Amino acid sequence: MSNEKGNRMEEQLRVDAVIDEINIKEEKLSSQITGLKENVVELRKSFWDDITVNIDEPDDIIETQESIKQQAALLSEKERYHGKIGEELRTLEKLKSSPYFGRIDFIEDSELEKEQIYIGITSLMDQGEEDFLIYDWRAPISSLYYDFSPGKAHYETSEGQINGEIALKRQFIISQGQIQGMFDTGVTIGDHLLQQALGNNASTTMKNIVATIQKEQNKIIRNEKSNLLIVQGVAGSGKTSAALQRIAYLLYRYREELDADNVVLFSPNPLFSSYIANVLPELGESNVKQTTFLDFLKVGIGKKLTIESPFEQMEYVLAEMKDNHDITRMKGMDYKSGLGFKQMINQFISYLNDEAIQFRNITFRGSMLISKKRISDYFYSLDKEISIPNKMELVSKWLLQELRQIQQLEKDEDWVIEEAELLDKEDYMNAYQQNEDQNAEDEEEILRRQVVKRAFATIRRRVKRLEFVHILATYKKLFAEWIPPVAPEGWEEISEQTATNLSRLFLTWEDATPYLYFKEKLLGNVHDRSVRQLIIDEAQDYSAFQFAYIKEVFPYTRMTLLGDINQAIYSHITKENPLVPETEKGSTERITLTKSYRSTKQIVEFTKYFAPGGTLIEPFNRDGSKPQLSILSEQDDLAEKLTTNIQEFKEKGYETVAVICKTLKESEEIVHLLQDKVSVRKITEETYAFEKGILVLPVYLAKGIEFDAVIIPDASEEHYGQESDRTLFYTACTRAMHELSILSFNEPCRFIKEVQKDKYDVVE
Ligand SMILES: Nc1ncnc2c1ncn2[C@@H]1O[C@H](COP(=O)(O)OP(=O)(O)OP(=O)(O)O)[C@@H](O)[C@H]1O
Repeated sequence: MSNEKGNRMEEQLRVDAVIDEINIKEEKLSSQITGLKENVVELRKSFWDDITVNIDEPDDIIETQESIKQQAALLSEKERYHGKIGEELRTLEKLKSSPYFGRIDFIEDSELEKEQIYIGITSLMDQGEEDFLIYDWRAPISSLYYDFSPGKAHYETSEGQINGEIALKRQFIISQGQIQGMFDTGVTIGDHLLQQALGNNASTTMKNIVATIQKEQNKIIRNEKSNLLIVQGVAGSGKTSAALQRIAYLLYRYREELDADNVVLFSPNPLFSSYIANVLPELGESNVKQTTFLDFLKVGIGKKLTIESPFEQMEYVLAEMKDNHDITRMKGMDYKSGLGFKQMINQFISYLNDEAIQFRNITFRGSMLISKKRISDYFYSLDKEISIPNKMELVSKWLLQELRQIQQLEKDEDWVIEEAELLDKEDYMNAYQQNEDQNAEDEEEILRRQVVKRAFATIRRRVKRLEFVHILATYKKLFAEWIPPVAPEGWEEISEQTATNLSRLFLTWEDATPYLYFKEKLLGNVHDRSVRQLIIDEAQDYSAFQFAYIKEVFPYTRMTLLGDINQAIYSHITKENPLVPETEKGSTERITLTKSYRSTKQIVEFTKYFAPGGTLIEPFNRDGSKPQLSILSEQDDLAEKLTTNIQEFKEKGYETVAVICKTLKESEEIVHLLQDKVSVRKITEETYAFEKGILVLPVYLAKGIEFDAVIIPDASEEHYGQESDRTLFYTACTRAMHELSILSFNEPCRFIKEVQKDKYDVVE
């Protein structure tokens, strides 16, 4: 028997032995869970049996409450334990199919024995709880697997660095308990496995990459030191993958103190959120809180104002670049995305500390209770040294007191007497009871007080929410009466336009963050203080203002920013983006990824010619066909060409084919053109789930996602004729994993002309 065969048999025996252990463990847990389930059901049924309800005396009430609390705590503890075992069982089920993917033999310096370390998605101990049969990929020792080839190696532990030598590094493909492939690897984690992983069809949900994490990606995943970690990675370099495995790593590494609830992920669009939703559960972790920045802002701004989405802004900008008639909006967009505008708002706020904050009258049943003038006088009588939000709190307290006095007087009004008569039986009973207890007032009086209290409840609630401050009217003054000490060119027009939008209760995307920033400077912010880790994907799409705001909102939160300046499609607002090295300040770590894994070598070699930043881009060595450029003439039928193209891709076995357009308008036209010929799915801002098939979408909604084949339906100079279209065109082309087909009516765009001719095939 050859050595290789012998090794494989030996390894299979070990896999079998580990699966036996898993079975035993599974049985034990299953019997525990059955017992526990019965227990929980029983406890739920008999919940009230063990509680003595006695509400005769105040002491008895307290005792009853305590007893209910204890019983509920017991139940929820059991339920939690039940859930935990359920999760463990699910993980064991996964392990049974593929217990591990890697092995290293490590000899620690000063030790004689070689240790065999098998690495999988989670750890498993033998029955005696003495030895690890499988090490979690996130354990300190597992980093050897990702960082070193056979030879001298080391890893970090809490006790310091451990040095030694790797004698063997082996990879496995195991499925349904059988070794399908096994490779001893050298420098990088095998091409074999990566080739296999990347050569498959695109899936509608992202997969985890734990078996093939590359050394430079591992640096991102295991980074613990930096408060701000910035990752600049070329298209398809695994930024999103690294971000998700990093979350899994952090949840493991800090499991005592970090919970999935303490981690927030800002993603570029709802489709992307569903695309990545499976990775963490696949790794046995709960999903973290995910939101788009737009949704995050909506919560703070409230429903009264309509907020333009970044996508709507994008559509506007693209149309604008063609017609070029609204220079004011473009100038405003540019100015409001920078830190200069933030400074202007700060100056305006200092001014507001002396005068001009707008308040609302507090009225009730059509008559004035407290005038805005009185509120303003009270506010401006307070010490200037106290911060504005603190003063607002003081005003709120004062108003509540005033309201209490008004309530007292209100109870003798006619309407109260009338409404008191209409109260229901229960209210009468309560009033009677209170009267008995207090023996002070008559029932009538109590009922009237109750009527007034209820009627005032809404006002009190609104006062507590500081709704007496008219934020919008105050913000409008920034663009109307107030004269800023320093203003950009064209400020007068910008102000006028902004004021008009605000009067229509409309916030453009460039105004949304500044408005919320302003609001919180006046009222204080109530953001979730428990967020310990914030991950921002596609960070190149955030403006300097937006990023500065995020940093203020989460002052103690560690952040990971991942992005690609080459894909900065919002370049009209993102010039001072945090991914650009010059804007970086403070203690920040920066990691650059230059290798692209998504697309075939041929596609990367093509797209790298027009990559906007001129960054170094290395393709992963996976072969495919060259991109295809079809030049169409006016006589050609676009619908027919597209259908043939789609058909060809389908015949090749590709399941996700994306027709990527520049704008939503273009994608609507394409859908219209194709709908009678092939079944297509139009993707919009509101699409929340990603399914296989023929998808038609604008490029900004394709961000972060990948498809087997991509078709660009119109890459003509007429359509992509501006330098500012470069990032859009690059982003669209780099979504392709296996095939890229570009159609152009007549002259192709300038970006294609930059590519060396032998890097693509031309079909006339
Ligand atoms: N180490 C790896 N092992 C296996 N697959 C990988 C690895 N790194 C990246 N990939 C694959 O490459 C593709 C691109 O990864 P990902 O989407 O994370 O890149 P990205 O840098 O976020 O891309 P983009 O910025 O273009 O959206 C995915 O299919 C991912 O699974």
